[in-house]
Amino acid sequence: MATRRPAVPQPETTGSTLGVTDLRVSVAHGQTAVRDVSFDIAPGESVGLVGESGSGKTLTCRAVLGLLPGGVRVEAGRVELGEGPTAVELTGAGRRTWNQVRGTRLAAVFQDPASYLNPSLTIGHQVDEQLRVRGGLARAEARTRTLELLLEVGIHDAATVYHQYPFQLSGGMLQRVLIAIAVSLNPDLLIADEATTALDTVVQAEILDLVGRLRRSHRLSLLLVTHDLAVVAESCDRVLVMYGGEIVESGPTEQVLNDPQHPYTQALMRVASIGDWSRRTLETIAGQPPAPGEELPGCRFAPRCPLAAAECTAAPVPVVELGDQRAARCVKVAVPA
Ligand SMILES: Nc1ncnc2c1ncn2[C@@H]1O[C@H](COP(=O)(O)OP(=O)(O)OP(=O)(O)O)[C@@H](O)[C@H]1O
Repeated sequence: MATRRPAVPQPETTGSTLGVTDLRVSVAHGQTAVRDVSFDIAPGESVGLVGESGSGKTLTCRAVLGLLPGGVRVEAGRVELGEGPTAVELTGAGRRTWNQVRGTRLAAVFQDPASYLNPSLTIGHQVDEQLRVRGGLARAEARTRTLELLLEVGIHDAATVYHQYPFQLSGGMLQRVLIAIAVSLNPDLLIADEATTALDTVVQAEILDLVGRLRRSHRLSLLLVTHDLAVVAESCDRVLVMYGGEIVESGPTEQVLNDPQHPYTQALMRVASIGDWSRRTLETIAGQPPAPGEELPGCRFAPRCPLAAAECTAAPVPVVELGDQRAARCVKVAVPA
């Protein structure tokens, strides 16, 4: 069983690596799938985005990365990378801007590493290529740096793996290679979208450990997307809980997990495997989430909420700021005096 560790390091408290404001994303036929999502990530901070399948986590990430599938659109909102003179507005950015920021300021790893590697090229070739084409390194320098990176991501026999093809490596090894490519140009922000979900529990813990180490050595900010609160507990300073396309609760991980304010977070906690890595088959919360585009008069969780009352469905529920960086979208939370 893996050892549990607190999320480290402590982030700087000022500055912004990523600012997302009132992001609204629509899918086919204009149905809204992500609703007015706002959050910030500070330099060096790791933020978990958690929620059930279909809650809008991946679309939020892909909107940030400019990688939305066809027919899916950002309808409103701002996505800003960095701040001050080097800030870049990403919503509506052109190809030139994306070429400047992808890999160098913003990088991502996803659930299925094999599909992001070319099966007919060696691992070394593919890491080298990123360093030569995007990083401007000469061939020999790129090779040296690739071997260093492979070692850094925990591939001990880097010289052998350099000459291997993707089909010769396990899922965990492929994810390490993808992480090496992601951090190779020292981005400010790494987005990991269910990057450990397909791996067995031991490898999952190793990869989370690796990402934590790279955060420190590369001074990375991290947006970690998962449906599993146990992963957030392990790796994140702060957590954003998503339900039905909205962020329904946010705050420092320890406080949210110890004292969840929103009934949806409370339900997620009841079915989470925190403290028990062997219990990986999650139970589910009874009922179905709203479909994209489904407009409800009030709280989107009300139809499944054991505490729902008339006031919950009377009008849209605003986010209530609770102090200490905490907020929840629930009419029943106590507003601080
Ligand atoms: N290309 C698409 N076309 C139509 N609907 C989509 C598309 N992509 C996502 N959706 C819908 O938008 C909603 C949000 O999807 P999203 O993939 O962001 O959820 P998620 O929280 O990441 O779920 P999962 O954990 O299963 O990946 C879902 O209802 C999904 O079916």
